[in-house]
Amino acid sequence: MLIGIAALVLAVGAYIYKEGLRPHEILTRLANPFAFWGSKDPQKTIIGSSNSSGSINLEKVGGSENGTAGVGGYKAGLPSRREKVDTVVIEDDGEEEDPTTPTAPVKIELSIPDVEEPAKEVRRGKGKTRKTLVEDDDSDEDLSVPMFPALNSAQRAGKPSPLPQAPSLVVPGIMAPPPLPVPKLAAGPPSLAPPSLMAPPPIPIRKPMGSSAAASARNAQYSRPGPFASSSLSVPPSASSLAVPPSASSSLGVTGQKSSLQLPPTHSQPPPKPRQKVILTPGHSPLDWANHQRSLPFVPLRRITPSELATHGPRKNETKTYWTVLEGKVYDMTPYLPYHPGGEKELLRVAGKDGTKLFNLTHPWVNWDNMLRGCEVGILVSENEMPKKEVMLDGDADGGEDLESMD
Ligand code: HEM
Repeated sequence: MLIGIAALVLAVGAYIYKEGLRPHEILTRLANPFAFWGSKDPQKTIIGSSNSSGSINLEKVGGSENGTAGVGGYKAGLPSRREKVDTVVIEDDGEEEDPTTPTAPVKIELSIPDVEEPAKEVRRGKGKTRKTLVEDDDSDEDLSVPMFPALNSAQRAGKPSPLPQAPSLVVPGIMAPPPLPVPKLAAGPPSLAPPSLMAPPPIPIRKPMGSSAAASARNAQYSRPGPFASSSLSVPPSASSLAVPPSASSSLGVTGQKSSLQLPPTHSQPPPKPRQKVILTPGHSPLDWANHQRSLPFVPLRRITPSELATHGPRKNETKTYWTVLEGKVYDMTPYLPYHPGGEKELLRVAGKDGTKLFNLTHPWVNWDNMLRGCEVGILVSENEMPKKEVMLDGDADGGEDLESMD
């Protein structure tokens, strides 16, 4: 007796373990023997189901029991409990269809398993898969929908499952393919290489448009680097190189601080006092002087010593003529006195001596050579250069010597 009870308990336990039933399901099946041993409902026959991956199950509703297609309906859904599947049943019209007739239109309904159910199935299922493809209802197996772990269950999340993953190309028993070669940084482009590994190659220099080498050399020597020059990386001319030199800017009066008539900054001496033009008497304009100069008599040039020059100064001048020297040439400036824009007084400052320095300090822009061409009387020589014997033999009154006779 005890052995029989023990055997029965073991058998029941083995079945429960095989089915993976939970306690309340055991009670449910004990209360419903049909459910325990399989569905006996002739109107519901599972004629097709997918594997354990959780795909669509097809359950025939109505129709013949031998699985042939009749007028009826099919329900399709993900693996779930049968009670949770909404079934659309097309009522049978009672007429037997000819098996040879084409397949009658059926309705297929997709059903989504209940969200709350999979949580219970996690505790129940132990990863066991069942054969769910049933050809007919004659089988003794349980035709209830297997309770696979839901797609969003913790069981699927905890252990690897083939469903949500990408299809693997590795076949059991076959070695996995070698890993793809990973490109190293050193083999990449030069710009991606670390500077410590290898220096980048030099930048190629673009050749000029000219085809010949001579033209290239000529362009590189004389032309400014441009878009077609040998080096496109040359620094453009800076602003300082294009600036006006200080000397030129000052002489051109671009500084704005000095007048264009002032002396250039090359002179170290302080500038003279402001120019003082005098009011010239009528008939003594620069144009009048130009006309009067042509009427002056020609005077032969001769050698003039500083001592002789001094006798034509502003003081103790018995000759009443006033001479000066500009760059070695002796001029009798007496006829020019009333034409001088700066006045006679300024002009007499250089009488009897060399006036080159003062002249240039006052108005270096004045062309004195042209203005006093008709006033030239000789050249200035030293006292030692004058031959005293010849002077005595000639008996010249002023002691000078004609330059033409000397030559
Ligand atoms: C000996 C030959 C000289 C000649 C041919 C001569 C000629 C001239 C001329 C053409 C001007 C007019 C310049 C102008 O309008 O820009 C002028 C102005 C003047 N000259 Fe002379 N000059 C001579 C000697 C001197 C000397 C030795 C001085 C005085 C040291 C002097 C003092 C002046 C002055 C103050 C002016 C007025 C500048 C002005 O305010 O516009 N010149 N002279």
